[in-house]
Amino acid sequence: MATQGQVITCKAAVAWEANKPLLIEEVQVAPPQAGEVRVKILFTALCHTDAYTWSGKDPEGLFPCILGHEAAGIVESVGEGVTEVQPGDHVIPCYQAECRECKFCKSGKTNLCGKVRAATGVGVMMNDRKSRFSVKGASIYHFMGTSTFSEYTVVHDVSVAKIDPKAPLEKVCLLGCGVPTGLGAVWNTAKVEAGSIVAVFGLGTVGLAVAEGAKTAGASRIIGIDIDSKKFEIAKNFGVTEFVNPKDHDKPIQQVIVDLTDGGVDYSFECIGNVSIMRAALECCHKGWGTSVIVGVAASGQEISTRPFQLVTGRVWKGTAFGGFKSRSQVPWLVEKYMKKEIKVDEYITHNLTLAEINEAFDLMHEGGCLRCVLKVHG
Ligand SMILES: NC(=O)C1=CN([C@@H]2O[C@H](COP(=O)(O)OP(=O)(O)OC[C@H]3O[C@@H](n4cnc5c(N)ncnc54)[C@H](O)[C@@H]3O)[C@@H](O)[C@H]2O)C=CC1
Ligand SMILES: N[C@@H](CCC(=O)N[C@@H](CSC=O)C(=O)NCC(=O)O)C(=O)O
Ligand SMILES: [Zn+2]
Ligand SMILES: [Zn+2]
Repeated sequence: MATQGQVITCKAAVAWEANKPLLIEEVQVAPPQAGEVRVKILFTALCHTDAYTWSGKDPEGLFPCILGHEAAGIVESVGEGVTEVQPGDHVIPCYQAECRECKFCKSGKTNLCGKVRAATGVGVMMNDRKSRFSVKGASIYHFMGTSTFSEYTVVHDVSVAKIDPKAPLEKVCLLGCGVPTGLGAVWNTAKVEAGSIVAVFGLGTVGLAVAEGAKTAGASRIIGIDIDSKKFEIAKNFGVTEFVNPKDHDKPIQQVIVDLTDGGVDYSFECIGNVSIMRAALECCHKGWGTSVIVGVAASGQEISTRPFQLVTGRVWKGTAFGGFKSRSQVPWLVEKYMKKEIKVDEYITHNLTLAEINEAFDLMHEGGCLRCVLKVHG
C-alpha cells in the first residue's frame, strides 16, 4: 500500500464553529497507531445527531471537529496489533464500540462499551489522547469516534464492523446509525410482542425504522405522530397504520392517544429529542404495563419530568443507544438481513449529493422532505 504509514492529505468537511457552514478543507490524516484503523470513507449519510452537535447544543460537542457517524468504507491501513480487519476489508464505522472485554461488554446487559468511550467523548484517540486530524498544523477533534465527513478517517479497532464485500456501500452506510437504532429500539429494548399497540413520535428515519420494527414484530396498530403531515403518506410504507398531527387537536397529545386506544398504548417511542414529547410518550402508555422508550437526543440542559404516579401505576420509562445492538457483532448481521431483503434500507434514502455539497444536505434535513441524504465522499 503506497499510503501505509504515511500522512494522507485529503478533503474533509470541517465544522470550525457551532452553526457556521462547514468548510471543505485539505486535511492531514495521520497513520493509525496501535489498535487503530484508517478507513477510506466512500459514502456517508447525515443523521439528526450531526445537526444537533453542529448546533452547539451537545454538551460533548467540541470545535473544530469533523462530524459524521453513518457511513461505509474500505480499510486503507491498520496499526500494530489489529487482527480483525485488514486493508481492503469493507467496513461500517461504529460510534458505539464493542470490545468484548470490558465490564459493559461482558455484562450481557447492555450494548454500551467502556473501552474507548472516555476518548471518543472528548474528540481524541485512546493511545495518546490526541487527534489524528489536522489542518495546516492545527488539530481538529474527532466526533463520536467516527468522523465520517472526511475522505479518510481513523477509528479504534473496536469501533469498526467488517461486512460482506458484496453489500452496496452507498446503501448500507445507513446501517451505521438511524435504521438499526429504530429497529433495535423495538426488537432489543422494548421487545414488542405480536398484537401490541405502538405509538411512534417523530417520523424521521429513526421513527420510521421503529414502525418497520414494530410491523415485523406483529404489532396490531402502529400510530405515527408528527407535526409534518407530509410524513404520513411515506410512513404507510413502513407500517404506520394511523396518523395523528398534534396541530389538529386542542387536547394534549397524550390524551388524544389514550382516547384513541382505550386507555393507552402498550409501547411508545420518542424519536424527536423533545423533552415535552418524551413526557407525552410516557403518559400515553397504558396503566399497569405500558413501556416508553426514549430514542431522541435532547439538548444540553434539558431534563425530563412526569408525575412519579405515572411510574407507580406501572408505566416503564427506558432509553436506547444504537437500538441496543452490539455493533461489531450485529451490524454485519443487519447487512445480511438487508441483502436478503428482510429489512428496508433503500427506502430511507431520499437524496444523494457529494461531500462538497454537505451544507446543502444539512439544509435539506431541516426542510422536512428529507429522510436520509447520502453523500458520495470521493470523486
Ligand atoms: N438514541 C440513539 O441511539 C439515536 C438517537 N437519534 C436521535 O433520534 C432523533 C430522530 O433522529 P432522525 O430520525 O434522524 O431525525 P429527523 O429530524 O429526521 O426526524 C424527526 C421527526 O420528528 C418530527 N417532529 C419534530 N418536532 C415534533 C413534535 N413536536 N411533535 C411531533 N413530531 C415532531 C419532525 O417533523 C421529523 O419528522 C434525533 O433526536 C436524533 O438525535 C438518532 C440516532 C440514534
Ligand atoms: N453527546 C450527547 C449524547 C448523544 C447521544 O445520546 N448519542 C447516542 C447516539 S445518537 C446517534 O445518532 C448514543 O448512543 N449515546 C450513547 C453514548 O455512549 O454516547 C450528549 O451528551 O447529550
Ligand atoms: Zn445518528
Ligand atoms: Zn467493551
